[in-house]
This record gives sequence, C-alpha cells and structure tokens, in this order.
Amino acid sequence: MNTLSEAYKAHPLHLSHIIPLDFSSALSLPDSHAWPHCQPNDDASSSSSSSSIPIIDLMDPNAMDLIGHACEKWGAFQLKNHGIPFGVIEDVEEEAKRLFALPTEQKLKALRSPGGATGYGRARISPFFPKFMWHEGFTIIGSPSHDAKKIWPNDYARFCDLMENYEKQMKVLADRLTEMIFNLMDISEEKRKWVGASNISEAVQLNFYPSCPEPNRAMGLAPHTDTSLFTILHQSQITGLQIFKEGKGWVPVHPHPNTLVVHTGDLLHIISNARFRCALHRVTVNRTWERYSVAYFYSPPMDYVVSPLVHSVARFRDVTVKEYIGIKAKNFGEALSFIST
Ligand SMILES: C=C1C[C@]23C[C@H]1CC[C@H]2[C@@]12CCC[C@@](C)(C(=O)O1)[C@H]2[C@@H]3C(=O)O
Ligand SMILES: O=C(O)CCC(=O)C(=O)O
Ligand SMILES: [Fe+2]
Repeated sequence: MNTLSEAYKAHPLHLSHIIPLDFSSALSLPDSHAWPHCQPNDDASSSSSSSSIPIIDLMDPNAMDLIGHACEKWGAFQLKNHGIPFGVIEDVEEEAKRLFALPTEQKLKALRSPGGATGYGRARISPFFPKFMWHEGFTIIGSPSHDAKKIWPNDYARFCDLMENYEKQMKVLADRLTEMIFNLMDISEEKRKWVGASNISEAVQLNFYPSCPEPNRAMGLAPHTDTSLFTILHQSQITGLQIFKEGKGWVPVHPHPNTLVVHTGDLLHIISNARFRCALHRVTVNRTWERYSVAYFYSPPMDYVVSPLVHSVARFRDVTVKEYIGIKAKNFGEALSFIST
C-alpha cells in the first residue's frame, strides 16, 4: 500500500476527466479543447528582456543564498551542475517518447482508474477547468511495474529500471536541496529528521504535449501550483513552460541543456510561512513540435505535520501532508486559503 496513492482514493474522478483525446487523429481543435481568451503565446516574454528565472550552479559556494533569493522572488529557479548524469535523464525522456508514441488502445490499457492515482491519463486537475488540456500524462507512485506490465507484458523491465533509477537519483538531489533550504530557514533538528528517510512522499509524472493545429487557442497544462515541498522538472528542449510573476505576467522558462527546473510547492510555501512563493505555472503548446517533461514531486512523509516553522505570527494552521493533499484535491486553487489563519 502506498499512502500517497491512498490520499487520492477519497477523491475519485469521472472517467471523462481521465481519458485523453486521441490526439493522433485530431486534425483540428475540438471545441472541448478551445480555451476562450487565453492567448497563451502572447505573453510578457517577447517584450521583456530584463529578468527571467535565475540559473543557479549547485557547485557555486553561494548556491544556498542564491536558491533562497530565487524562492523568495520567483518560487522557481533553474539548476545546473546538479549531479544527475545526463544519460539518466536522456534515457527517461526516451522512455517517455516510447510510451506516448504507442497506439491509443495500448496506452488505455494502463488508464488511471477513477479512484486511482497512477497510470495513463489526463492531468488530475482537469475537473477544475471548463476546457480540456492538450496533454497526456503518466503518473508513477511507488513501483511502476503494475502499470507498465499492462502496456508491455513482456518488455516492461527496461522502463521500470530506468524510472526507478531516476526517482532514486532525484531523491538524493531533493534531500540535498531540502538541507540547504532548511539551513536557510534555521529549521531545528527535530523538524527535519525525515530528510533522507525512505518514507518521504514522492511521485514521477511523465508529461506529453502533442503538436497542436491551433496552439493559440489551446492550453498544454492549465495554471496551477504543485502540491509538493518542491518539484524537480526536466523539460525537453522545447519552450512551453511559463511562470506567473506579479507585475510581469507569464514569463517563459526557456530550456537549457543539462539544467533542471525547480519549483517551490505549496508545502514549502506553508513551512516558510509564505516567505517562499509557490509559483503559478502553465504550459503552452505549439504547431510544430511535440514537447515532453518529467516532473519529480518531493514531499515529507504523509503523517508529517506541516506548519510554518519560521514565524512571529503563523499565517497557516497545522495540517498533515495527507490532509493537505485531500484539501487540494477537493479545492484546488483555494486550498491555501482554506488553511490561512
Ligand atoms: C503527487 C502528485 C502531484 C500531482 C498529483 C499527484 C500525481 C500527479 C501530479 C500532477 C502532475 C501534473 C500537474 C498536476 C497539478 C496534476 O494534475 O497531476 C500535478 C499534481 C499536483 O502537484 O497536485
Ligand atoms: O511540462 C512542464 O514543463 C511542466 C509540468 C508541470 O507543471 C507538472 O507536471 O506539474
Ligand atoms: Fe506543475
């Protein structure tokens, strides 16, 4: 039993919010996928050359302070010299391509169940939006073998080995980032005992954004914040990810080779008593290129009590990770205001 999956059981989705469109046969944009007034490609990007999300070198002696500053200002940064071998990331991207290139009926064999959390399907946040996204996902929590076996009965081992290795390597990096961030906040030994433990909550999400006949009316992934402490993201070399910055609008996060994107999630926003922002982000699509990304979501154990650890006046009440996941699953964008004091 995996408790992160358990937390989602109480919030089943209707099948229409799980089964993706068959994009391979979509020659035009169906009304169900046409977003009014969204013009996602007409953003702050083109106009402003001034500032974009910082690129931080993990080997830089000042990395800790730079990360703190980026989390305060943007809720995100790009990370180079992160220690994850290039081949490990490349292999996972190849596996994602191999998976999403399969015929629809093959992928549907691993369709997420209504009360389930893992497998193939639309983004979990679909029910909160009036239109569907130009996106397919594959969620891994715990061992991927149960779902991978349904797709490749005789040939699932390579996929599983690569995904499990990726997750293991991401965890090492995430533990290291957590130590740095907790040092910045002067968090006590008592409150950080879980860092490095094996019972943390983690998930891997493979994302696929097919090329789109009408990219200006479509949405790859709708605006959201992540339900994690933080998220480490690999994006293929195609622009599409954007972060919302007050006063600036949607700022593109352009891909750089060998560089990972880190997003502050809701849980770090709470623990830092809103010192670190959790950035609203979204993904646009384009007419020519398919885009892939691999997100690693990292959170404390499910029974860990999340509460502002640096404060004079706490801005949020205490919740366990599990409770917060439930609140978010039910209330999405209102979740943080539900626990505001
Ligand atoms: C561990 C997680 C984190 C999840 C839910 C669950 C598994 C899949 C993740 C995503 C991945 C795609 C965006 C998102 C918003 C979604 O729809 O599914 C994410 C969500 C969250 O950050 O809340
Ligand atoms: O595809 C991307 O660049 C972002 C994906 C994302 O935001 C997510 O999986 O939560
Ligand atoms: Fe996200």
